[in-house]
Amino acid sequence: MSRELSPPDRAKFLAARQALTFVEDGMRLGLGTGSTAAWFHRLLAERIHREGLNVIGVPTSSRTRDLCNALGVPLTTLDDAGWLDLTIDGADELDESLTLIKGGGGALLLEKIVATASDRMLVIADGAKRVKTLGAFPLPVEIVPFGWKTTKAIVEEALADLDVDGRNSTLRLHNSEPFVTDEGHFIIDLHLGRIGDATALAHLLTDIPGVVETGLFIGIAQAAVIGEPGGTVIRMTLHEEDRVIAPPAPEEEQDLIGRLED
Ligand SMILES: O=C[C@H](O)[C@H](O)[C@H](O)COP(=O)(O)O
Repeated sequence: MSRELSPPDRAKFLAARQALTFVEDGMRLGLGTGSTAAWFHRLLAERIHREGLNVIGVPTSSRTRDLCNALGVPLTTLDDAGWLDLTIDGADELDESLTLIKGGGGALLLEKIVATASDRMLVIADGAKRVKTLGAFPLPVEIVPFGWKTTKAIVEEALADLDVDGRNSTLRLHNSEPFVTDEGHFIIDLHLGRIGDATALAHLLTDIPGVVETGLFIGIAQAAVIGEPGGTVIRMTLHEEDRVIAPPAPEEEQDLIGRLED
């Protein structure tokens, strides 16, 4: 059974589909987290089962692990894999230099460890995520639960010295309780509005005791595949021009979506 995807969903699907062309037989893959990454996992599973593609993946969250187990994507741990060929993951925002904000789904810590342990990181996103200046999306910062109120206050205080528009932060909640990450930490979301200097911000934050990691990915991603609702997919590589790739033919697209839903 095939169906029409909503424009944002179709953009994510197209980006994930194009990302699959970067995957080669025998690769060890970092498997990202989120709705765009989930499209990639479903497409990857389809190629594994249909074409016998031989890959192994390291999931970046318990959610991704559960989904990939259900889809039959072979998994391993980062310790067993040692090093990865390629990580494919979504983003909440990306700028033209491929600095990212990640962590909207709370998986930033494992995502950053996995992406850093990879030869290449490829970002997949819908066009709405692409921005000139980062910061409209609240920056997730993972902190230890012990003394979290104090850590949050110190973070807000430290932001006074930086080129940002806002300094408020909120503790992320889930069912009215603090959201707890896979590694047992909390997340505070920083409402910065605009990030003038991402590197200075990242250093400042990670120097604060109690801060585990930030959702700023700087110099980690090498390429991005951006799905546009109009149907084109743009591949953007650092220091290169955008490349526009034609979408699949409508029948081919419907056929593939249908197979994923079977
Ligand atoms: O923690 C979650 C991840 O960083 C996601 O990659 C990010 O939030 C983007 O998710 P989505 O593809 O659902 O927009």
